[in-house]
Amino acid sequence: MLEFRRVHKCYATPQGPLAVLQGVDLNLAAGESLALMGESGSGKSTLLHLAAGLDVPDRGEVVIGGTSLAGLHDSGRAALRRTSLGLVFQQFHLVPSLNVTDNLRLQARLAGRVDPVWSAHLLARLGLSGREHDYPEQLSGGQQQQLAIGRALASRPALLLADEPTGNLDETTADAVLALLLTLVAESGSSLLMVTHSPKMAAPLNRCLTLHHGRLVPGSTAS
Ligand SMILES: Nc1ncnc2c1ncn2[C@@H]1O[C@H](COP(=O)(O)OP(=O)(O)OP(=O)(O)O)[C@@H](O)[C@H]1O
Repeated sequence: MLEFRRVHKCYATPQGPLAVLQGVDLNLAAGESLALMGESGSGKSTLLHLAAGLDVPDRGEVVIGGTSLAGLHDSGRAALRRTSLGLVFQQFHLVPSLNVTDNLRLQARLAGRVDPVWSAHLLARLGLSGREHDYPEQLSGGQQQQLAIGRALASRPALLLADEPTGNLDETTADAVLALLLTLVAESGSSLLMVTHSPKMAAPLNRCLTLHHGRLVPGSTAS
């Protein structure tokens, strides 16, 4: 579903070039869930941005569902993002002027895949049935993140990319939101790549890899 082939990424900084990814290989199968860990500054967000086609590698190749991003221009990568990817961030990024229903359906509309039955199912799973006309500011932090997760999965994307999705939530809420995320990812049939600092959050996923010195190593700690 998602492949990185010998991916390198270097940033120009005032102190000189900073080699963040130095030959990353990754293979995420359809329906698989993978936790990505690593120290602060190890390159996790960089890797996620490359997977989302928001940035391009200096060398190597990123392939999503058999399509190499290298062969696509910005507009092609944006189209692939709309149709094949869901994105969830630490900040919820809901649209404040849209109600629950319209936020939930936003992504699916952009992907051209509105499915009222699936949307209603999501709404019920999120515990937001009956609150369709509420606005994000009327929801708790946990509910807002659940809505953001529902929105990302409303088009049943092949791949969900999540960057610290529970990072802004207290521990009890984080546990509940992660459980819901994993249930919905399974129901949606999506693959999941999730960045987390927490071994506890990583544990329920199928696999865990850690970025260390620009490469991926197995497990939740790099030694
Ligand atoms: N656009 C950029 N230009 C220059 N340096 C950058 C840029 N983006 C990221 N970096 C640097 O690259 C390194 C990796 O950053 P990245 O955000 O990918 O790490 P991270 O593992 O996600 O960190 P954190 O856990 O703190 O979010 C850091 O040293 C960061 O300062």
